[in-house]
Amino acid sequence: MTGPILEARNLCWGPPRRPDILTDISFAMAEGEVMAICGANGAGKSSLLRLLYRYVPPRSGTVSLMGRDLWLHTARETARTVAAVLQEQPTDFALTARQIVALGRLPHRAGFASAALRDTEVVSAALERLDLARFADMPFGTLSGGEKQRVMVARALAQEPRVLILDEPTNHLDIRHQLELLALLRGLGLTVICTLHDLTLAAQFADRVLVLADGRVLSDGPPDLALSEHHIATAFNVTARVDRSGPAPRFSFHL
Ligand SMILES: Nc1ncnc2c1ncn2[C@@H]1O[C@H](COP(=O)(O)OP(=O)(O)OP(=O)(O)O)[C@@H](O)[C@H]1O
Repeated sequence: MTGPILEARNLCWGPPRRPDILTDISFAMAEGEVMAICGANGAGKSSLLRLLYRYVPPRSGTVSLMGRDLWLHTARETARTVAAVLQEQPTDFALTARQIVALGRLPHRAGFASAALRDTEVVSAALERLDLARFADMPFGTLSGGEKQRVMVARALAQEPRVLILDEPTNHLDIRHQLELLALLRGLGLTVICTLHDLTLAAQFADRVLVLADGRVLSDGPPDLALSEHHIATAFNVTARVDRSGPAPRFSFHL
């Protein structure tokens, strides 16, 4: 396809009877692009993601998926194209990791047909990719925080989406699994939108960084431009230094 796969146009949103929390947010994602969303606590990152995966409609403005308003797609159609990995996790702790990952196949199932062979294969492949094969048949509730997080990413991959939206996916992950997850996300060839608190990871991993401040786009562009000392200082209310002399930028912050 030639146009953007996902486009936000002049999005505004706020909770019912409250002022806007997100104001006039616009950006377009080309297929395969990887974008990190950064910003201070309360800047509106999770709220923006909720508009993008069709959980809440914007107050004004539109989100288009493959050129069509997201709210003209059914929830099921959207789920075949867009998968989300959120901070909240399932509470059905008795399900095994494999059963949770298999939930990702639901949008692709016709009626109540039992799981097809292909579903089983896709689920096993997703478990393998997230290094979860040995946990596959364990109850989700017994897994560590990081293992649970990887199960949620595997579930999203089992959905075979074209757009993957992740809210702080590196939370709970040790350093190796953080790097592995971000390398995996980059290597999928999917359109990825991901909130990240770690600016070093954002700069290493994303083609593009969108910095939100007080619900508005403060900067949007390649990491070197979007994560300038000035933008970081404004967004986080700190003094920032960025050392770009090495292979990856090094950030330091002071009050
Ligand atoms: N449904 C809601 N009702 C009332 N206030 C809300 C609602 N959703 C979000 N907010 C408020 O909107 C602001 C933005 O919240 P949001 O969770 O989007 O921030 P965030 O950038 O993801 O923050 P964090 O980095 O802490 O996760 C916060 O002040 C939050 O309290």
